[in-house]
Amino acid sequence: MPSPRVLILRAPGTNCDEETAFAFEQAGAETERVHVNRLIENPALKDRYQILCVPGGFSYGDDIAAGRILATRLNRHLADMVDAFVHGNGDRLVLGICNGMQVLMRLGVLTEGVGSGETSAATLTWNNHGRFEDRWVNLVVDETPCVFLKDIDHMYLPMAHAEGKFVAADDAALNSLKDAGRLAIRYAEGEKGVVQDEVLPFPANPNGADANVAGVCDASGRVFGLMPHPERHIDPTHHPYWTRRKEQPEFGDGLKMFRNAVDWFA
Ligand SMILES: NC(=O)CC[C@H](N)C(=O)O
Repeated sequence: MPSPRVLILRAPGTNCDEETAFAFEQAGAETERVHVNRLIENPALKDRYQILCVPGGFSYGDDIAAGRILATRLNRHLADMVDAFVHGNGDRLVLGICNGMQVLMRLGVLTEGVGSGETSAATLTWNNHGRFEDRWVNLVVDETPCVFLKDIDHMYLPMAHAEGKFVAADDAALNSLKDAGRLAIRYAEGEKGVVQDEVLPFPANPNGADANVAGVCDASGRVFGLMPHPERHIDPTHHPYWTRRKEQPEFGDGLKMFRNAVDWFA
């Protein structure tokens, strides 16, 4: 089976594209970093790729709201491309990391099928304390169809965002996402934390997210967005305490996510 090709989408202000490409390459994929303007000029480029990844950063300076302008450009000019990756024949994957998750949330693809359709089932808004927060967090994976999280229980990853608080429109929307395993990854207390619906206090839950949600997937599990950065923990030496550990694991926690994506095509 040839390696899947990943389209790493760039826009003005994207700043995690190289690290994300590197992580996918470590996992065995081929990657190309493509500016959104190149795709608008030539939408047929999309046919070269099996995975669409929207990486982290500050696209269009987070103006209006983080991810809003890039999502609007995709909606306005590249709706067919988004549809081909999200729906199509169901044979492609989509990953949004941090600013990428913000874009996917604004596009509505992560909460699709939930709620009335008139208003979004959920959104991402400012962290409770109103600041940018940049540090490591403990995460726990719920029972989920998410392709990227297969066989992962826990991860320790950096987070770095200002507008990462997940808020559901109402309890019905939250429960409907939860029951389908779509609240795929949650902030947790400690290394072996468990899934908890009750909002954990800061700092375990860094932004006050409903049900401690850190990432959401679509109903199929092929489309996934998360606020923490798996591409920043693919090597054991990325871990902040790596020099104090007696034994090193073979890989950093985040690498498995990229491997799961590549293996899905095998
Ligand atoms: N690391 C990122 O992708 C940052 C996301 C976004 N710019 C925010 O601050 O919320």
